[in-house]
Amino acid sequence: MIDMKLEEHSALMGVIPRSYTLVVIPLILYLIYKWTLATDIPHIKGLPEIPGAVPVFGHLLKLGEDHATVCERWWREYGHSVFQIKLGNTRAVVVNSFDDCRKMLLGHQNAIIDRPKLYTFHGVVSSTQGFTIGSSPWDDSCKKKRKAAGTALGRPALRHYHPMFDLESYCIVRDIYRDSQNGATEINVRPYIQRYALNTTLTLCYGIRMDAVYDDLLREILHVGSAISLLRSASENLQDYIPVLRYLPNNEKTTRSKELRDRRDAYLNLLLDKVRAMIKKGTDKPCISAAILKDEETKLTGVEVSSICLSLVSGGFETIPGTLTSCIGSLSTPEGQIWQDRAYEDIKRHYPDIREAWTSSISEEQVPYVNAIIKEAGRYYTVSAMSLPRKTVTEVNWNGAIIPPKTMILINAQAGNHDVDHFGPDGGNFDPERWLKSIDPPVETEGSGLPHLSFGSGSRACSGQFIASRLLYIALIRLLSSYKIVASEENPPNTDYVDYNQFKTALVAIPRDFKVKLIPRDDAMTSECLNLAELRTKEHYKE
Ligand code: HEM
Repeated sequence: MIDMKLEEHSALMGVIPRSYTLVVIPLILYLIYKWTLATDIPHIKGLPEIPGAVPVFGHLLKLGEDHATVCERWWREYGHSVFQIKLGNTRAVVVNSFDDCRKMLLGHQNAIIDRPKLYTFHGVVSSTQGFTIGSSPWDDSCKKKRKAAGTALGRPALRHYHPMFDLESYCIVRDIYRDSQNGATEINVRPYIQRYALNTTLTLCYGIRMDAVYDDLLREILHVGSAISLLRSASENLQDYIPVLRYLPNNEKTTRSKELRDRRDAYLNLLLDKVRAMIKKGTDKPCISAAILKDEETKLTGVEVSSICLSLVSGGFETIPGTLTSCIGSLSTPEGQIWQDRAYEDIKRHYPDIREAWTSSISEEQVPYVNAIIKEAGRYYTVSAMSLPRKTVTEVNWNGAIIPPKTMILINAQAGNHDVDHFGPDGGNFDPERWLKSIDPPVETEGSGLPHLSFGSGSRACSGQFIASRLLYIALIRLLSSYKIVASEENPPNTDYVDYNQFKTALVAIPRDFKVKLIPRDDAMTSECLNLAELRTKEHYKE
């Protein structure tokens, strides 16, 4: 039977004309070639495409590790602020100039309310605890989670967190005072700020905090969280855009993702178990998970609760340290000494008694020079350089070009934040005074609209931006009123807005390590502020 088939086949081959083979083989090769160039969304007419896409990879190889910087360069090189590129099999629209980013985020906010799903992050890492809000596609569940996060993090909620702000910011100064021997030894400030950011969200979510800067659980959460943030970046995860890579034997990326997922599950479960135990003993603190575990008027599922807590914890633990550490780096430079002195003068102008500056900082952001530093730190060090990707749900008519539904939209916040056409020729420099209309005394420029792109904007803007600004403000008021911060000569900061980041592939920048020397401003006053803060927090948190 088999022999007969082979014979028939050979006979048939004999009769197939040579010219037919000459047509079919090239046709098949052509179709394969076209297939390697195909994208989820076809070419968008009327929107420039960056030349040089190659089969299978599209522009991924050209984009290298640092997508934001390469797209910023393409914008200037090709003269188009909005263009399309191919990330493997995914077509994406990249928006670069400040005005275009604002127009896309605000003018088309309903159309770009969705977020894309990525294989590694959504399919592997998030398979157990649900998606974070920032990575959830827009649906009813995401709407509920965003609303719950908005309530917990909105301006009106901040007044409930004053004791926590007091305690956590006190701990920064307490521990750097101790570890630097009040300025005698140079230190790296980032670990203290990491604990500050993480404890804040852990307290909000679980009513739990860690006192030691190098606490094992604290460092595990930070380590795993950072590693997972790498799994969300396009440059690290080619398998998201080149599906065939997923099926390679011994796929290390998937193995690593699963390992990190398990480690994350372990600490999230541990935290929830601690809350359950506290509820049982009646010692639980008011926090999101206790409220939900006790079922206080909530319509959220268990996975939604985990997802909210995960969003809050992961939303703040790198963004705040990234922004604040880099900001301290710029302030510690010789030029930064002038900004620090002006900020200190402005703090004293508003609060002649520094003790009052410490206590007021938890409830009001009144010192214009410090507000200007915070805005500039947010703008200049765009810690989430490519923001979080969006996806269209309906058509976007972009100057006549129709961007179809389901297209990935990438907001190049780094490019927009340094757009010289918007911020002026010195847009590439760190200068807090760009946000002041007068320096003596400092008066903030009237803010109309969006100051910078670092928190995104519109329908999926950062839910944590008010609490983030407050945390940056309190820490700066307390640090700047206690110390003059001077860059180390051996380990100075890198203050370049691209190069300060040691991992270009991560979703959120991790500043290169540096050290600073702390010169006490008024030793007796700092000790007094620390003692008072300790008394206040002891009184508040007494069992
Ligand atoms: C300096 C600090 C921070 C920066 C620069 C930052 C930046 C961002 C950016 C760029 C987005 C995407 C916005 C968009 O698509 O338009 C975002 C989303 C988000 N952020 Fe932040 N963030 C910061 C702090 C925080 C904190 C402290 C929290 C929570 C405690 C937080 C929670 C969130 C959440 C939940 C989202 C998702 C919003 C959504 O998809 O609907 N962020 N953030």
